[in-house]
Amino acid sequence: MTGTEAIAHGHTSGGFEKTPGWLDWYDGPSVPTFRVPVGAVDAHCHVFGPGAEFPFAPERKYTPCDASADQLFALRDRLGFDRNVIVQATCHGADNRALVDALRRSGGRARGVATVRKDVTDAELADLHDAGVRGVRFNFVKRLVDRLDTASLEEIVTKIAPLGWHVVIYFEAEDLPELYDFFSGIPTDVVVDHMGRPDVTKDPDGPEFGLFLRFLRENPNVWTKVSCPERLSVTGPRALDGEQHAYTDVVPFARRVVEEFSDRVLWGTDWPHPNLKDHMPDDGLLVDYIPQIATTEALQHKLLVENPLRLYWPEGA
Ligand SMILES: O=C(O)c1cc(C(=O)O)oc(=O)c1
Repeated sequence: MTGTEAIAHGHTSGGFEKTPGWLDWYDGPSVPTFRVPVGAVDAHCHVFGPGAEFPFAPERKYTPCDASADQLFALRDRLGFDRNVIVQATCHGADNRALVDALRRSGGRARGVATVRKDVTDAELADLHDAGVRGVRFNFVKRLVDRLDTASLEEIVTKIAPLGWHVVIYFEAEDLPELYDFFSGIPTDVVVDHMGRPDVTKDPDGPEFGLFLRFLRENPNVWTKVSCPERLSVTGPRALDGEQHAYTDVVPFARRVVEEFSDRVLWGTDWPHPNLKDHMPDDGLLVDYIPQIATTEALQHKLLVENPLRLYWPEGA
């Protein structure tokens, strides 16, 4: 079954109408050929709804298909991962109920990154912490959210820092110059989603990716996820039909980051892959992408086990 055929199955959306052209997640993932190390963490994934139980936010920019916690945990087991970091998706706005429900049902095997507003109370933050939340996400991708003013975000940082939380930032490479100083001023740990979304048609030694590398070099508190080759790739080939050398145009970018910043990199599936436009990867084959970017067992162990445990389970696994 290909990703395109999976659409015909039509995952539900809890009475909501999916965004036209929405690609559903692929429900027949292969068991990866690459065996992830014991204790591996899928450090970037989401839950959507289910919409009937946890309605999507009125201010959302897209309406996805349902992707429940149970479905996520089934994928985790099939791919050989031990734990998840579940990141609040923008389709749920600052309503973290679906995330919290998933964390509570994970039996301690998932941590979360929430979205909060500046008026969030200490009691609400304490409840999120109790559920397993360890960070907040600031999103600067214009197609996903309305722009927030940086003063509000600074207020949020002041509130979450005492909890030992970090800030996850999602932005497009072309916006880094404008946001550079704001990001550099965040005092907590910072995690950049999807390698700051480089344009992989450009040179990895060129100025655009160079600025991102400089950002990591100058700020030892900044980490990044070397995730989402399926979003960044222009040439493919896609992680479909048994392909184990997928997304070759993204490899030089991700490998560079893994090798230079081996203690500050994370990897995640990005399941259920919101807003992909032209294909839906087989998550098993996406896992087979990992050894292309982390080429030794030592690098793989840092990427998949040591680093995420240090950030999300510092008290010990
Ligand atoms: O590129 C995206 O569309 C996307 C969206 C979301 C979200 O809606 O939260 O999260 C991601 O990690 C990526």
